Amino acid sequence: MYAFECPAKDGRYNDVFNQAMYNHTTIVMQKILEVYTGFKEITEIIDVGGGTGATVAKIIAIYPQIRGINFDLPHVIKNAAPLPEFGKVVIVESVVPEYTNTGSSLKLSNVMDIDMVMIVINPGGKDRSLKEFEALAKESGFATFELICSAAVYSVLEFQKKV
Ligand SMILES: C[S@@+](CC[C@H](N)C(=O)[O-])C[C@H]1O[C@@H](n2cnc3c(N)ncnc32)[C@H](O)[C@@H]1O
Repeated sequence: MYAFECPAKDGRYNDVFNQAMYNHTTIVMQKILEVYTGFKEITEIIDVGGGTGATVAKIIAIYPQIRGINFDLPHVIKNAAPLPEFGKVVIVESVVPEYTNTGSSLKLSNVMDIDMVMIVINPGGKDRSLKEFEALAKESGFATFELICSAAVYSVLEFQKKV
């Protein structure tokens, strides 16, 4: 079973999992926002896999010009805002599905840490190198891809549709 389907079947687990994600993300985002300034010029964000909204909340607390939209599965988001029609920045956290099986190189330890968790808890989980993330970006129609900075065990990767 896909790991993120489990909370949908057990309300208590859903509550514990979502709270754990919220707490973890609150700590990590605090660190990321100390070093990453890429939200300065942004007016709208969509957080895909945003859980109960910790990431959006931390960002708009610092950048109040941003209209934040939190997107997740129904059992997580059932009491949240309606789905977005469009957005300028999409944050994807630990939910990128596996669909290729290319070789790996240029591994970043912080990307690997997160990937290792995803490999363990998800059938088809995959360790991705920076080059594979870049290929994923290009195949998905993004014009640019860049590793901006790292904080805690996370990296900020920017994907842009237009230069
Ligand atoms: C590792 S958790 C991160 C939670 C969130 N970032 C937070 O801070 O609370 C991954 C999240 O992705 C969501 N997710 C997984 N697959 C998804 C999908 N296909 N569409 C939307 N959300 C998804 C899960 O429900 C879960 O809330």
